[in-house]
Amino acid sequence: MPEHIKMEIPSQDVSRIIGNGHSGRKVYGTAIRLVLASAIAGSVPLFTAHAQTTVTPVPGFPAPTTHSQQAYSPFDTFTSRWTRADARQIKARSNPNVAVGANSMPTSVTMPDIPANFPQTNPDVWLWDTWTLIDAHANQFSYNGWEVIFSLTADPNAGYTFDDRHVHARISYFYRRAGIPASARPRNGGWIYGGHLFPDGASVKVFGSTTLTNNAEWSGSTRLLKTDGNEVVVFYTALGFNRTADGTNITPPVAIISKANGTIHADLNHVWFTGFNNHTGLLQPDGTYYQTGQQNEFYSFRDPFTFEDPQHPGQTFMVFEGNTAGERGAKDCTAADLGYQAGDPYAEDLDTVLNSGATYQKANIGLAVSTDSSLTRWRFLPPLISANCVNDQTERPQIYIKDGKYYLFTISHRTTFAAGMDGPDGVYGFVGNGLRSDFEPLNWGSGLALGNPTDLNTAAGSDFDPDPQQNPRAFQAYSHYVMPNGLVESFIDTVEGRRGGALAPTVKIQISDATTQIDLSYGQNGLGGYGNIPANRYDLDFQGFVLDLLQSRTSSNANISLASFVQQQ
Ligand SMILES: OC[C@H]1O[C@@](CO)(OC[C@@]2(O[C@H]3O[C@H](CO)[C@@H](O)[C@H](O)[C@H]3O)O[C@H](CO)[C@@H](O)[C@@H]2O)[C@@H](O)[C@@H]1O
Repeated sequence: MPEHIKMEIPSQDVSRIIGNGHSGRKVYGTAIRLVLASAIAGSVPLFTAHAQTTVTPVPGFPAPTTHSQQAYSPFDTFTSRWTRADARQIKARSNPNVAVGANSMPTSVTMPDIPANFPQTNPDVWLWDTWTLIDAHANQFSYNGWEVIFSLTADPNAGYTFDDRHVHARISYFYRRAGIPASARPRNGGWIYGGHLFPDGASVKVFGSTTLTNNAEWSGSTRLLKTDGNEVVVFYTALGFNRTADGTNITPPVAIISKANGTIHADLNHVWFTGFNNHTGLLQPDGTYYQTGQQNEFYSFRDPFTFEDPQHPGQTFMVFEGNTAGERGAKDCTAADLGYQAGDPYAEDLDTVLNSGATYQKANIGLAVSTDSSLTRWRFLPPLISANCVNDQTERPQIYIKDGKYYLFTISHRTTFAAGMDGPDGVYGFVGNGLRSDFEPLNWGSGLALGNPTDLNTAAGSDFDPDPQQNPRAFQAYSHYVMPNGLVESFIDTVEGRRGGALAPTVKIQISDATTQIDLSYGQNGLGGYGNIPANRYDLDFQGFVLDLLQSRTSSNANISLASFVQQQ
């Protein structure tokens, strides 16, 4: 059983569990159902196990905020906070005495150096945000013996720059034979480019009759609707750009969380998709919980990730990137957003923070619940986490369940931290006892799970760009996605000035309670294969496929032994 779906219940909690079961034909682990009717309304904790890890403050820095990890009903109004006191633990734990330009971050949360001679995944496309074919519990499925991934892609030969690729992004898919050890793959991971996922002109239909000069497809997730079937649904962000009335300027983008249904097909030689002709807009921000484009032209609203919560069987939830609703820059961060403990000598003064410019950075991680079986209608719920006056972007959020704990991972940038805050580009994580919890930021209460190697001992503000000469890997990788067994994939952005657009080496983190630690015994000094993104569940036809493959001898991979396939199951 993959560790990320294994649900183990500490003995002291067992008496509180009044139902459990298995979902479907395959056993996904002990699905826990907590039914406490009184907890449905109001901010009532569901249970109180696992109090916060004790963190000893670093001299010269504040203590992190106390977060109990308590679970609340997903329908509750409680929103956890990633506070300034929490985020300041990143600098507190970085070494201020190393020379400028050297890596000052703790090794346990630092991605090892990616070599500058990295291979391109495919010379004909830039690829960045990447996700896998998953079921409702984030298991990664192979299909008819193929592993399949989805990436944002752009054309390197179209005349625009690498940094302009976002407004040209299309979702594409790649595939490769399942079950081959990383050591037997080509250096670039061996992913075969399948082309754009959606037919040309299909995703723009989400915008109806609106006149658009440009549209793009931004991140999301792809669900195999039934693990023994071939229907898939893609949740993604449709992005549209309009010209202003005088026809000259492009107005801020309009983002609509959308979906499209299609069908996956495969034979011995390739994988392809049909469908995806009908695209349905699902959600636009409400201005109450989630900031709208009218409230802030630089709003974030994107990156849907859907899942079923074992504690609430039959319900499908979605986490996504949002911003706290309200007018841009409103000076309304509170003492709770700062999160200092009473009398902390290193606490900041609220008025000083409110006047520092930090109020322009107010990310949140949103939650919605589907209200119909076709996953077409959705209702907003209050955000799971806010980062008011801390950071402006909590991107590509995902829920990851391990050992009964709920981990909320999200990616963020150094440049989107608020004034007075600093941290690397990378993946940040929070742990609680349920989908909605008083989430404790991982690793010394900081939230940093895995960041790019960089120095944090130079003066930094929200507009600080580390010097590429001194910090050649500060932007080496981004868009990390945590996979089963703690494997983390990402894409290469810039290494020693060389731009990427390629899959990064996969790394592995050990996740335990409120701590993560990079596994330096994985791969070579912690770096696994480029784009090593394995399935952890093999489809029902897998065995038949292997036998066909071995017997047919038509494939270039026909020399793969059955043992090497079976070993991976
Ligand atoms: O392409 C849009 C999708 O990418 C995401 C996450 O990677 O948003 C990234 C973002 O751009 C920043 O990240 C880039 C690395 O991918 C970096 O090269 C760039 O300098 C950054 O601005 O894209 C938008 C538009 O630029 C920006 O607001 C984000 O931070 C994901 O959230 C999108 O779906």
